[in-house]
Amino acid sequence: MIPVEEARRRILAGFAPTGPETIPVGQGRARVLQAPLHARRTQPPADVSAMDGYALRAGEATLGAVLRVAGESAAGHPFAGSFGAGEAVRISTGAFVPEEADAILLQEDATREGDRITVNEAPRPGRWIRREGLDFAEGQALLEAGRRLSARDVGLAAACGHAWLSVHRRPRVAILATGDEIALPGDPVPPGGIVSSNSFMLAALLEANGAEALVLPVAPDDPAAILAVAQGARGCDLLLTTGGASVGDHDQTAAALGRQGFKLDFWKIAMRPGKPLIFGDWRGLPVLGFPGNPVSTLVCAVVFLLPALARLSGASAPGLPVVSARCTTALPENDRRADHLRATLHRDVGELRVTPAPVQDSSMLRTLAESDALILRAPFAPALEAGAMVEVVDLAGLGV
Ligand SMILES: Nc1nc2c(c(=O)[nH]1)N[C@H]1C(S)=C(S)[C@@H](COP(=O)(O)OP(=O)(O)OC[C@H]3O[C@@H](n4cnc5c(N)ncnc54)[C@H](O)[C@@H]3O)O[C@H]1N2
Ligand code: MOO
Repeated sequence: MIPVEEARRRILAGFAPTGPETIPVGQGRARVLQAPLHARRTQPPADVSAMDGYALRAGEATLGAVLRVAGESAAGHPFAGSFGAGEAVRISTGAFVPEEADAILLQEDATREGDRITVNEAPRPGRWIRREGLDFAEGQALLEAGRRLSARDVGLAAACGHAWLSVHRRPRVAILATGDEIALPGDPVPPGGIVSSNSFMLAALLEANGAEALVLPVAPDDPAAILAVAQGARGCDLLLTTGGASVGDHDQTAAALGRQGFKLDFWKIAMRPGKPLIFGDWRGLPVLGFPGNPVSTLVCAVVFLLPALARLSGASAPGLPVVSARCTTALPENDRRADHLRATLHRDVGELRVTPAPVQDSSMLRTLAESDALILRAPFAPALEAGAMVEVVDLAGLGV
């Protein structure tokens, strides 16, 4: 059994970012930038008004002063002429400030009669003017390569003149569930059988993390059948298998792929759940073989698949979001496997508290669905009394 950290390192070493593709900016959310994004324009492109009112010279706009309105500057329609002493220009929000003006008088602070305005509150020089380039200037680097774009980033990319974005291609991941007992939801379940929750839990996790999931047909416990179905993963960036990872007579995923050049990197990690995880290379296609137990699959996906996906996606800084929380129950001493206890998080008087589920069996999907955290227990961690601080992975924050 190898330690979790070593397994993660070896898995990450097996992946490189996908190549670039060009997409319309409107489809950019959650995609990962392949190259830094530079501003193609300056915003605002000139000094503009932040308010509706009158552009004028602050020096002339003393309390009670009367100015003549010499014209108008509207958004998209700048004032074409020039204005002289004792004059002002009607201006709208976002419109260019005429050269002669150095302040905006708010419409609410003026009384207008015909083409005259009376100043009811003297503006300071520079008041309500957004300077040219306040937001960004042409050529500035605004978003770094490797950034997963938020809706706000998409807005910025569009604002700075990009109709198209160069992003990493979404990773394509095939999912192969194995086992004579496995049926797809809705299909007849064989005697003693079980429905493949793993395929759909993994597909959902992949979709939530920017990847495309391809759910392959279920393969029975037969090497030739496993091989045949696995061919469907060709062209993908990763093959995930579930089941058949352990030591039973029918656990034959690695052996089946081995008939066609599967090279095992490692098998078995000092973790619970998820011990019999397989990692290797099947003729250029990385393979992660998850244990059949659904909770084992989910925990392996959080600990290993998410970082691998980040690497594949070209995203920067893969890593588990770990927070500290106060554990409401006592915890026993841990053995040599790093443990991941399913637990619920809650806030109590501003403090994060976590409560482990009373039964930690790796087949229990209901407990898993009700849990929103994993308590991390290092190998040989000492027993803890109730109220001790523990490290916790926030599952809801990971979109899983
Ligand atoms: N003698 C030993 N037995 C086992 C060991 C061991 O070290 N020595 N390891 C145990 C651990 S830990 C795990 S985890 C499991 C994993 O075994 P496999 O990966 O070989 O999984 P299966 O035997 O195929 O299935 C286990 C369990 O999960 C159900 N399953 C399988 N696929 C799915 C699916 N797609 N969706 C939902 N549920 C699935 C399957 O029906 C079994 O109930 O091995 C222990 N045994
Ligand atoms: O490692 Mo198994 O995943 O303990 O149930």
